[in-house]
Amino acid sequence: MAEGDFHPIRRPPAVILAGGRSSRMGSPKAGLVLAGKPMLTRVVERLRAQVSDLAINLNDPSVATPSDLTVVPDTIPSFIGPLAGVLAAMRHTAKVSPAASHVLTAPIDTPFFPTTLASSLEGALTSKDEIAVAWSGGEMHPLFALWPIAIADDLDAWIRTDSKRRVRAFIARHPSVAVEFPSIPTKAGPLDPFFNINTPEQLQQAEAWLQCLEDREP
Ligand SMILES: Nc1nc2c(ncn2[C@@H]2O[C@H](COP(=O)(O)OP(=O)(O)OP(=O)(O)O)[C@@H](O)[C@H]2O)c(=O)[nH]1
Repeated sequence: MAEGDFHPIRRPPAVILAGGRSSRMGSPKAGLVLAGKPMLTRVVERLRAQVSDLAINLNDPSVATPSDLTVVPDTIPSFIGPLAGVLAAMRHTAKVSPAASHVLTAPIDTPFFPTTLASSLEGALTSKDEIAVAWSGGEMHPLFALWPIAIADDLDAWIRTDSKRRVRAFIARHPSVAVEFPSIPTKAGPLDPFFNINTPEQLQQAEAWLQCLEDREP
């Protein structure tokens, strides 16, 4: 296929990344409740309308998940970092959506990510080999990305040989395109749509941001 002929499918399959230890939070992030509503519900609701298929990468069987959400554990020994979740997402997608060129990933700990995430990332792709990665405020958010399924074997081999397993270093091995997302205006100032929650204090900050967002509704 010539580069100019590449037309990604409009709604990609997606996998929520929740396979980490949540050590700073002290409890699984997928089980957190933000302002009375489970984080998992918030992320699922935000993603569902954007994607063709949705699963969750999770290694903790004690976390409750909706019955219609497929749980995908890591395919390599657990807790080697987020790229294990990306690999599990690629392997799962190759099975359930064999026609898809890419899989979208979004981490569980980021409740305000853009509702145009999938379409904006897809719109930026110019080839089936590219990774499309979200940015905001000049900062890369490498786990909000569309990953070509075809690089799964390269990722698998790279994870097993590169001791640092940095997401940015893996992205640098492949062609990629950056997609900048604007901040969200609120009364309290601009909110980074990729504000993420790693600690109990950040969970409280997220509640405050949520209040600011609700205050701006007409
Ligand atoms: N599958 C998988 N996902 C991971 C792993 N480590 C982190 N992640 C995921 O990567 C994203 C960013 O995770 P971090 O904040 O770095 O790690 P965390 O486990 O959530 O939290 P900390 O233990 O406090 O660092 C989250 O979506 C995690 O679920 C891992 O070893 N395996």
